[in-house]
Amino acid sequence: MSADPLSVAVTGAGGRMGREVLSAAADREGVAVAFAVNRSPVDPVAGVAVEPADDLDDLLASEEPDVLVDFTGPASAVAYAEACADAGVPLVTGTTGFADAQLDSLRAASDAVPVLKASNFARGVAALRRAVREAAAALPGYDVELTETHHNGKRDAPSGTAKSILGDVEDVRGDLDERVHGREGDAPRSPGEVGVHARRAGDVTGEHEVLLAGNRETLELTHRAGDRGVFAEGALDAAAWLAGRDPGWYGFGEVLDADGDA
Ligand SMILES: NC(=O)C1=CN([C@@H]2O[C@H](COP(=O)(O)OP(=O)(O)OC[C@H]3O[C@@H](n4cnc5c(N)ncnc54)[C@H](OP(=O)(O)O)[C@@H]3O)[C@@H](O)[C@H]2O)C=CC1
Ligand SMILES: O=C(O)C1=N[C@H](C(=O)O)C[C@H](O)C1
Repeated sequence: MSADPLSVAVTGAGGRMGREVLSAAADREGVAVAFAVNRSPVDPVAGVAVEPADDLDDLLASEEPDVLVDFTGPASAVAYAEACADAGVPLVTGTTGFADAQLDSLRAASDAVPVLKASNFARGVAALRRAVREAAAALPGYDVELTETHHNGKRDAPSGTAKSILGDVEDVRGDLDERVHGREGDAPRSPGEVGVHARRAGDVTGEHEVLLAGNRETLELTHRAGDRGVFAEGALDAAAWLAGRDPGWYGFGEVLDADGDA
């Protein structure tokens, strides 16, 4: 007898990522879409009718999905996390651009339900982050500059992934404690800086490059996402891993570690 499919609800269904998640869910065996919502009205996506986001509380109560996958904006992600906490539904969110207070609210929801937040669901980015940590540790004193490039519709800058990578670098290199966002005018580099550059152009899916430079050598580590399917697949992997877990705060690394154990 086959197991029940994983029942997934999707918010931000009309957005770039919401559409991609619905399309990946339609193609994935063992996954069924419980419902999809969007703030503004949109036509069905991947064969799924999209309901108004205002109906989320009722839909969570009536459909009882195993997990909700959210790619929207910070304010809505927090509101949806609170709705999930009230309804007892686990939440996977890939939304980025949270202010500190919003992150606190998101974490508060994880007292009631499992919450998995990741700034990037590409497996290659997880590998990039490990490589950057190793390189930063192996090259003390080297200058570090980070450049990210995204499509012209992206709202937050720098990207959530860039902030995660900066956190990694600062963890490993305690001497780097000043993020300098672009440079202009008389702006000589100081040793404690990490330069951060956010480019927005065309339809670039997402690129992150870390440059480590000493006086006689440079090392560049770069990840390029080929399409958004890579994020959607990772988010569904995370959803399958999170459903049924205890309340708590989880990351994508735990999903990948579990793969390694399998
Ligand atoms: N973690 C990861 O791997 C990835 C994360 N992201 C992040 O996901 C988020 C969404 O990205 P993307 O899909 O490109 O963005 P889009 O702008 O294309 O889509 C956002 C969707 O969320 C809805 N939305 C936005 N704000 C609200 C709100 N306040 N209330 C209700 N609905 C809202 C929009 O509805 P409406 O139609 O009404 O505008 C839209 O459908 C961003 O934070 C982005 O950085 C993106 C890619 C990968
Ligand atoms: O908005 C995007 O598109 C992306 N956002 C995420 C981020 O802010 O890091 C991940 C990915 O780079 C695409």
